[in-house]
Amino acid sequence: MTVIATQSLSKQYDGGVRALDNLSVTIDSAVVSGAEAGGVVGLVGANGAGKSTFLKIVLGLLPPSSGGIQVLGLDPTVDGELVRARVGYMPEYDCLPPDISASELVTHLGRISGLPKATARERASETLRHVGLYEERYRQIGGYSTGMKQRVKLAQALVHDPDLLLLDEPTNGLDPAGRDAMLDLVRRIGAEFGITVVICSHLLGEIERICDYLVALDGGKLLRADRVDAMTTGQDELVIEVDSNAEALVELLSTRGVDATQDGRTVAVPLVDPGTYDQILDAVADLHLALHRLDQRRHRVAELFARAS
Ligand SMILES: Nc1ncnc2c1ncn2[C@@H]1O[C@H](COP(=O)(O)OP(=O)(O)OP(=O)(O)O)[C@@H](O)[C@H]1O
Repeated sequence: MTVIATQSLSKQYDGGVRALDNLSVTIDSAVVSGAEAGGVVGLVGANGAGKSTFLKIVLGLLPPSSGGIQVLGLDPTVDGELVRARVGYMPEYDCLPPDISASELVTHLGRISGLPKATARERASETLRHVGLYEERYRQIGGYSTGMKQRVKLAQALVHDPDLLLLDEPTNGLDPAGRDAMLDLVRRIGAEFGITVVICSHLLGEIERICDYLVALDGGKLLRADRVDAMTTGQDELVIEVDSNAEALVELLSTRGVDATQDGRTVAVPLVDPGTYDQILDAVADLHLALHRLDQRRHRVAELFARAS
């Protein structure tokens, strides 16, 4: 299924800034995930690259200056409401009312999306369960942690069972554990729910970890759009940052057959397979160290994009 397709899409704001410049890109779930639906697409680019402008045009909230766009086969410039009925959107910033419960809010937004009252209530409970907020759903949002608020924003984007989910910097403000939990959730939504997810982020390490496909923008132009596995080579490397005692971590990993090298407080480990993550987490836990960072080398994708430009 073609999820999003654009042809020479351009957007020039009043004042002359060209936020999108002749952008032609196709996001097809068959290419992204190898299935009829689903998969996770990363939309990456520096600040000002045009990511937010792109999302607003996809949602039919902003008209392009020229060019064409289809979202799930619909034209958002004429059928914005139909598009938004099939698309879920998680905005970047905190915009939640503090004095109502998650259950009330998500039910209400489900009703605004056109669901009947009983269905909206049911779907709200279901989506809050999916995002791990079932127990706390009747508590006021004002008392939630940042991670819980991000989950409410994700639940409201899912309540009307969309075919496409747009997430704008969903790990903003989260600590490492919250970030991992959010990324796992996003991955599961793309893999198990049959929903294609487009995730906007400037954190290339995160994007590499969970995305099947990348669309890279630079100055409003398309830098590259491709499957992540087609872009990356066998040179995968994980970077670990611990609070102290990186030497002990290197030593323990080495005794367990993991080829680790130290550079100050960071430790680099070749990413052999997904089990490498577990070996690192086990070693960090066995040494009772605090893990500050566990990421694929961040500038690797940037290098690839630089090569492609
Ligand atoms: N309403 C507006 N009026 C004029 N210029 C705008 C407007 N919105 C965005 N721009 C400009 O368009 C360009 C692209 O902005 P956009 O917000 O789409 O980029 P972005 O990739 O989402 O960046 P960020 O990561 O900082 O949100 C920037 O130069 C920005 O200053």
